[in-house]
Amino acid sequence: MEIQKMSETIISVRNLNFYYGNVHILKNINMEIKKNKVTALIGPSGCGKTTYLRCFNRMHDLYSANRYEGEILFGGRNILSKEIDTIELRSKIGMVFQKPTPFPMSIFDNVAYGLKLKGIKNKNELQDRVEKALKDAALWDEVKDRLNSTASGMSGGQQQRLCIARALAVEPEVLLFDEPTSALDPIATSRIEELVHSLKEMVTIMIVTHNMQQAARVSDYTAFMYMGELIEYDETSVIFTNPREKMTEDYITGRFG
Ligand SMILES: Nc1ncnc2c1ncn2[C@@H]1O[C@H](COP(=O)(O)OP(=O)(O)OP(=O)(O)O)[C@@H](O)[C@H]1O
Repeated sequence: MEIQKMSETIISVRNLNFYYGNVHILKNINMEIKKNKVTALIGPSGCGKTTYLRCFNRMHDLYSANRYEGEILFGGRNILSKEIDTIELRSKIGMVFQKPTPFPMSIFDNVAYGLKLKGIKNKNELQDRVEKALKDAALWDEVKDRLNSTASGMSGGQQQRLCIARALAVEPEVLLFDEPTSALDPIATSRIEELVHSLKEMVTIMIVTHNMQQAARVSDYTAFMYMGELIEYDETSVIFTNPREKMTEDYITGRFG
């Protein structure tokens, strides 16, 4: 798993294991996530991609039977440690889900939500930060005249970009995308892909995708997982043209299983 040392590491995963109750799902994963790059997680259904992604902002904490072992080092701390404030962690490592999940409130309030939670009350500051997040999410021009309309009236693609704006508003360092385009049509999908590409100047991105072409188009690095193990991790161009492991090649070329 030696990956180019040229780019700076933002997160180091060390001997990560994860269990749903007694079921051992993630098996001894070691990985260096590179800063301001897009890393794609690929692998057959059930291999643990979503489970892995959810470790990075402690989404599994919602169920007490779930258990992590090992370390995920970020900003000099192990984010799996009990002392970590998960609310603060989730503002630094945000998440965008498979299906758009706008809150039942106005477009403006959706984006302002996390900012208000952080204690920002000043109207002008809220206004500025909501506008910036909507611009960063390539949505501003479409919604600037209807910020007080309800978010449920937007198209699926717009709703997903709104969720991205909501995540961006609190200025995260990392964004986790779990199959963000699986519920979208091809046009909305390509807008999200362009957005992911442009956002990496601002944030580090990890993206789970089933779509091989999407992984090849949007990512700098690709990790191939199988049955909870990290089989191969390298630059996307290497994974797709010259993988070291036969299993990776079989998966990429569609010969798997
Ligand atoms: N809450 C849960 N409790 C117990 N087992 C779970 C839970 N969620 C997922 N699993 C199991 O963990 C394994 C990994 O699932 P996960 O959803 O992480 O895989 P995935 O690679 O993201 O799959 P897909 O591509 O189909 O979304 C699967 O065997 C799944 O059945």
